[in-house]
Amino acid sequence: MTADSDSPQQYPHEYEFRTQVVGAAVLNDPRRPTHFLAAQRAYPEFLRGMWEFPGGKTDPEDSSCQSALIRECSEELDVDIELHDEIPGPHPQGWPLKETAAMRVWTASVVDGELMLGPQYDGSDHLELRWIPLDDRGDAARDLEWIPADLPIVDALLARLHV
Ligand SMILES: Nc1nc2c([nH]c(=O)n2[C@H]2C[C@H](O)[C@@H](COP(=O)(O)OP(=O)(O)OP(=O)(O)O)O2)c(=O)[nH]1
Repeated sequence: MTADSDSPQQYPHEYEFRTQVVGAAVLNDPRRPTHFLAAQRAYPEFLRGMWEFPGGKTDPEDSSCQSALIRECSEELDVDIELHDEIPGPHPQGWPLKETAAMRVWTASVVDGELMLGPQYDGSDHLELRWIPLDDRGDAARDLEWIPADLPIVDALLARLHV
């Protein structure tokens, strides 16, 4: 089966994506969010410079997608997060990214630790972490060069946050 990021609905529910990815829409304040966190990928080369939700692939040792996401954020961002609501995608495995991978996404907030924003970030996964304002029409979010498969997720996040 082939599909591009503009037509995720063409994957039937029984289709199985081999790779399960998880991502966090980290909010600055879960009750009255004004910003969410975007991360700029450092690798692989074809994704370098594009923006994404922090997260990664689930491991067989993860007991759930949720615990995988908490683990990934601890490894990548060096903070503890708690998860809030899932942003449901069109498939049980979440949002199709490509033929072999789909991503489940949750809103989240930092409960322990300090995010290293901007040039202070010294991890290897990202070039930069940035708080993106949830401004009137979501322009600041939509203006970033997202990984193309993330665009419907950004729209769903903005709609959920009434932006
Ligand atoms: N984390 C993340 N990955 C995304 C997003 N959108 C998207 O297409 N992807 C893709 C990029 C990668 O092919 C895959 C996730 O891989 P990753 O490299 O972040 O996962 P990981 O940290 O577990 O990676 P590794 O151990 O294999 O290096 O999903 C997104 O918003 N966040």
